Amino acid sequence: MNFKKDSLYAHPVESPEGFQFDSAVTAVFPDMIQRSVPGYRSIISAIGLLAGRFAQANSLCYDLGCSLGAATLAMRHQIEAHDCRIIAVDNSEAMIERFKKILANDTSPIEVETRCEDIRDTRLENASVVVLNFTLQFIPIEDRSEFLRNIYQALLPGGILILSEKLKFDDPRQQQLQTEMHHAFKKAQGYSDLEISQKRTALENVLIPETFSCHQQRLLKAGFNSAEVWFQYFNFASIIALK
Ligand SMILES: C[S@@+](CC[C@H](N)C(=O)[O-])C[C@H]1O[C@@H](n2cnc3c(N)ncnc32)[C@H](O)[C@@H]1O
Ligand SMILES: O=C(O)C(=O)C[C@]1(C(=O)O)C=C[C@@H](O)C=C1
Repeated sequence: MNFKKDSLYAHPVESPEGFQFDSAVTAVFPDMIQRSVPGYRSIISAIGLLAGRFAQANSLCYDLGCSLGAATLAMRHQIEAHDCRIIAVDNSEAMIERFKKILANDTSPIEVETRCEDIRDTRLENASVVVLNFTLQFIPIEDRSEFLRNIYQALLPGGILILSEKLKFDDPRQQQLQTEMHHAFKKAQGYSDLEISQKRTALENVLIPETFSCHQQRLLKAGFNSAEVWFQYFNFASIIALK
């Protein structure tokens, strides 16, 4: 599949619009996310490994906010449980259409169903693995608790939720340092100061990060037995929540 290098914010824009997962972002997405999220590739590989361990026979695995299905493909190649299906959901038509083409070139006995819909409306059931890889941060804060309660209810005993998010920090020095180090990471990946600052503006009020303790408390309140960070690289972390 042909993907372009991300240069969406390389030229000055007068008033950058709010960030959207439209066709322009879709066309550069693999490059964009890899150069923007420290540790992205490691997280994707580990999601595959975790699915290999947690996927149960005759159950469903959900990839919610799947974009181009990187987590789905990683899971698909690690799951050995019988009669396990993956349901991959995204409300960006551009992402889902592109993902369908990627899927057509990927062979595996594990069936994948793609759905273009809002993940808050997705009927969740009989789940052994649920993945929210950098997706919850785009859901309005007031909807997050109910959404996570629904995920918890849909999970089978022994089920897992893998929740990856950009984090915020209560301590202002940590907040500043981690933000600056994330920007240093982006610069090391070839983004210019202009690209970094224009994307930052575009993401304001669109990507809403919270602290780890806020995520942990919400997960425990939703019913999960435990919720811990298994990976963190600057202000990007991935959490395992167990039922
Ligand atoms: C950062 S991307 C996720 C990356 C992807 N999970 C991966 O591992 O490559 C966030 C995705 O969530 C989707 N999204 C955001 N809000 C959504 C919603 N309410 N319903 C469905 N998808 C949503 C966006 O369209 C976008 O594709
Ligand atoms: O916070 C940033 O600067 C980002 O670019 C992060 C982020 C994300 O976490 O989803 C935002 C949008 C793109 O999907 C890729 C990465």
